[in-house]
Amino acid sequence: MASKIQGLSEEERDHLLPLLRNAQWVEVVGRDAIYKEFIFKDFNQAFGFMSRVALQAEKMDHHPEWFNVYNKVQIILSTHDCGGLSQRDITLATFVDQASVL
Ligand SMILES: C[C@H](O)[C@H](O)[C@H]1CNC2=NC(N)=NC(=O)C2=N1
Repeated sequence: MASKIQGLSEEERDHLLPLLRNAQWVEVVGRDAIYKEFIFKDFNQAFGFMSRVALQAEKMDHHPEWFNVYNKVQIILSTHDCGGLSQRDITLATFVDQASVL
């Protein structure tokens, strides 16, 4: 049994949330989670991106909530095991942003 995941502290939020906002992540209303929409040239580009994220998510054992139609991918990140944002969401968000520009 893995040890319980810690949510972000107030200090971590004060530091990290502005950085995420600068990268076009927004806070979900009514829920401790972050959201971002990605638009690609076509489905092939979108699915390539999703494949890269999927492999990383499995490695991290941390999985996005996401929705895809054609060239659009909408992603919500939150940590179910702590009921809100944790460092894992920040790490995955950073990976997702990098994977979106490959
Ligand atoms: C059992 C398994 O390790 C857990 O359920 C993992 C899987 N992926 C997960 N993904 C996300 N986003 N949050 C979690 O708390 C989480 N927990």
